[in-house]
Amino acid sequence: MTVNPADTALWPAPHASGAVDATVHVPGSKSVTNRALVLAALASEPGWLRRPLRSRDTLLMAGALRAMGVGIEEGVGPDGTGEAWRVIPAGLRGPATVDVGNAGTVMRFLPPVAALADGPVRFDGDPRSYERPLHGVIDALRALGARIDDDGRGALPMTVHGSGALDGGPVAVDASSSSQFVSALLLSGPRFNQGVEVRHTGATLPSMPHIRMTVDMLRAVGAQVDTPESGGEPNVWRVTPGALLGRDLTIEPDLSNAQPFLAAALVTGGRVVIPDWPARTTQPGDRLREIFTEMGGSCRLTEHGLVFTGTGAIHGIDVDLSEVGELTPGIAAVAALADSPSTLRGVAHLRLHETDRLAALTKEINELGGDVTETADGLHIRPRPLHGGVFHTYEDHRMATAGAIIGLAVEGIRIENVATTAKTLPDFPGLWTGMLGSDRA
Ligand SMILES: O=C(O)C1=C[C@@H](OP(=O)(O)O)[C@@H](O)[C@H](O)C1
Ligand SMILES: C=C(OP(=O)(O)O)C(=O)O
Repeated sequence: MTVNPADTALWPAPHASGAVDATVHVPGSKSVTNRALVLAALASEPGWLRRPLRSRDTLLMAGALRAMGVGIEEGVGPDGTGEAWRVIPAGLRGPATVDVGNAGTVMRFLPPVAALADGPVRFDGDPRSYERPLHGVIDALRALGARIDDDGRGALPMTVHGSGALDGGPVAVDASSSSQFVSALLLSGPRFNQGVEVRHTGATLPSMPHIRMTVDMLRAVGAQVDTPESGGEPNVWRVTPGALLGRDLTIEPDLSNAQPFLAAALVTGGRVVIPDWPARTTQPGDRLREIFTEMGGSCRLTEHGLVFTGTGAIHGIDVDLSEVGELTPGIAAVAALADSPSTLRGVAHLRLHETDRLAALTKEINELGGDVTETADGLHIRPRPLHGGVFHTYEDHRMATAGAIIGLAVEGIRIENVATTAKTLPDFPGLWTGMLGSDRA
C-alpha cells in the first residue's frame, strides 16, 4: 500500500475545554458487517445489508468477494432510506487476488470461502498481515481437504487452490492466538459437503463474544449450529451442511468504536448519547457499560440510545479483558488518567493484533510521562501526571483513538497518522471534533 505523506502527519489531538455534551452517531460494526458479507455471499439467494460499515476493512472484504464473482451493489435500501448493499451470490471462482490489508476478518474468514471457489485465489496484504497468525486456518483447511501453497510459515502470502467444493468434517484447531480461526471455519461450514466440527484444543480461547456473534448470525440465516452453550461438548462447535437464506439485515453501530466517545464523557465529566445502542447484542463493546461504570461513569439505555455520563472522577480497575480484548487500548488510555492504578489481564494475544498493542501502549504512555509495565498477559498502569508529545500509532486504529482520549485531558498531544482510524471508523477526526464542538455551540 502506498502511504500518502499527508496521512502520516501529526494530528493535534483536541484538548477538551469543558465537559462534553453530545450525541454521536457511530457507524456500523466491522465485525457484523464482515460476517454479514460472507454469509450473504454464501447464501442461495440475494440479500440486503442496511447501514453497513464503509471502512477500509469492510471495503477490502467486499472487494475480495467481488473478485471471486459475488455481486455487491452499493446503493440505498429497499424502502429508499439509508445506505444499503445488495449482495447477489454467484458461483465462486478463481483466479482471483485478495488484498487483506491488515484486516483479521478478511485474512481469516476468506480462505475457507476461497476453498469453495473454482480456481486459485491468491491472498496478500500489508506487511503486518505476514506476521499475524493464520496457521489455525491454513492447517484446518488442509485437514479438511483444501490445497494451499504458502511459504511454509503458516502465514500470508499464500494461494488457496479452490476446487469448487470442500469435504469438511471434524477438525482440531488451537485458536488461543485468535478466535477468528474458529469463526472462519464455522462461517463457511454450511457449504462444506459434510459441514464442519471444530474442536478448539488450546489452553485459552479469547474473544468468546465474537464466536457467539458468528453462531448467532449463522443461525439467523438458517444454519444449524451446535455449541458448548447449547448442550454440546466443551470447546466443540458443529455446523450442519445446508443452504443459507438471503436476509435483510440492519447492521448495529460498532460498540467498540463507541468507546472513545464514551471515554470522552468519562474523562471530561460530561455526557454522550449513542443512538441505536442495541438492547441485546453479541458485540464485546456492550461490556463498556459495566467497565466504564466501574471506572466512574453511569449509563442508562433509553429510547434515545445509550446515555453515558461521567462525574469527573476516573477510577482504576482490575479486569480480565480476555473476552473483549479489542477494548484494551481505550481502557488503558482512560486508566492512565485515573485516580488509582489498574491491572488489565487476559490479553497476551494482543501482541499479535494490528501491532503488538501491549508494547505500543506501554511505550507511548510512558513517553508522555506515564508509568505502565507489561505483564505476561496484560498491563499494570499507575497513573502519573502526563505531558504533551507525539503519540505513535503503528498503523493501529485503536492506538490512534486511545491517543485522542488522552489528548482530551493532556495538552499538546499530537497523533501520528490519525488516518489509520479509517480501518474501522470513517472520519474519526470529524466525529471527534464534532463531539467537542457540540458543547461550545
Ligand atoms: O471476529 C471478529 O470480528 C473479531 C475477533 C477478535 O479477534 P481476536 O480473537 O483475534 O482477538 C477481535 O479482537 C477483532 O477485533 C474482531
Ligand atoms: C484486532 C482487531 O482487528 P482485526 O479484525 O484486524 O483482528 C481490532 O479491530 O481491534
